[in-house]
Amino acid sequence: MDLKSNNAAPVLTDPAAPMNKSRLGMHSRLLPYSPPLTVFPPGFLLAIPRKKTGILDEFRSSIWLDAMKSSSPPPKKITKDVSNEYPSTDADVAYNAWMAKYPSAIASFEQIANHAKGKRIALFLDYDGTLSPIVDNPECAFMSDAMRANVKNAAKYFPTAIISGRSRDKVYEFVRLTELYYAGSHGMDIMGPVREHICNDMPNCIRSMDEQGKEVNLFQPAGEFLPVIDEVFRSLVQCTKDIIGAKVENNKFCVSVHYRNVDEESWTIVAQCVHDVLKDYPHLRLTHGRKVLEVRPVINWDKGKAVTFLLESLGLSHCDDVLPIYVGDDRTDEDAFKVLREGNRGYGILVGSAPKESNAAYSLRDPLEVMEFLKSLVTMKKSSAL
Ligand SMILES: O=P(O)(O)OC[C@H]1O[C@H](O[C@H]2O[C@H](CO)[C@@H](O)[C@H](O)[C@H]2O)[C@H](O)[C@@H](O)[C@@H]1O
Repeated sequence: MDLKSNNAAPVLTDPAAPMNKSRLGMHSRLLPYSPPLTVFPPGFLLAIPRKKTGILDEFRSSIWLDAMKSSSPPPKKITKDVSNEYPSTDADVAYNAWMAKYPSAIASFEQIANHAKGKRIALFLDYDGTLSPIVDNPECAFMSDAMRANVKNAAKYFPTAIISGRSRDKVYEFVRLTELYYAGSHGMDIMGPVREHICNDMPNCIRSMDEQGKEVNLFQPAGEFLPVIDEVFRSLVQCTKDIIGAKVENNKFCVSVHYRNVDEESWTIVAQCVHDVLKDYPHLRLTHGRKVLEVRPVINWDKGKAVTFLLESLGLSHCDDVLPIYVGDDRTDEDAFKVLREGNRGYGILVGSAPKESNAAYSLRDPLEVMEFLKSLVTMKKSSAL
């Protein structure tokens, strides 16, 4: 498959972007793996309408800018106790209405615990903004020792996986817990437990070994894109080098272009750069994260599919006694929330305090509350075992 073509049309917008205002972790030395030339099954490559022009036109540019601006709203500033009967501002009224729709997973813990009775919980955790607070420098998004201890403890009781937009190696370096499963690059790089039929049925799934010498299944559905992603990463570094504050991060099967530290007046320049580079790559698309433009292959794979894949790998699919819980803060986590909501399979929990529409069932304000929630799950499990 020709992954680069001059017949290509320009960059695609994230369908989720607003259209108007309105385990086994391996360390960085991943075993060498050259993916076979894949014949993707029908429907695996997403068909996305394109527009051929080298210039980010005004209309598209405003869509991009709206999406860029709304991508990471500041946390809600509480004017007073908004659970109070008499909220003081319109924002508080809106916040209360939002909280009624996405109640706190801590305040509603009894409800969650009732639903979990007799069920096996499987935990899926996003990293940035969920286990670690959002910080200006992506290289410094460390999780606290307390959070690490709580995640470690939770993994003693529930199968636990991290599903991140970062490269799998990078997120493992931050988390450093060998008892978890890891999916990097928005689920496009999964190291999971060995299950015979899984690798037989899926192209780009191979048997491999983790750093501890344990056999694992390594699933990299976008394996063929590796050279293209490298090339695009280098071009993006080159074209953004003069934009103060811009940072390009290679996440193996996707690339992040950060604009958190770029002056807002220069955001269009960042958008134009990304657009200019991507116009020659019809098999790459763009999605929006928190003050980050994410470039990724157009394959039909996302965090939701990664959850389904991991549940299958863990032998927890199609079981009535399994309750998957996914905790995440970002737009890309919505795919996982949706998968759990759709079959009434489990719960998505959105981390954040800025009201936004979501497929999640509950909410948590910030990583500190995520930690509290993990503690409560463990306490519940321990008491039910007594
Ligand atoms: O799926 P995730 O684990 O949430 O990863 C999504 C992106 O997270 C990181 O960027 C975000 O967090 C940074 C550190 O707090 C912050 O500086 C940046 O503005 C956020 O967008 C990571 O750097 C990206 O590569 C991930 O795709």
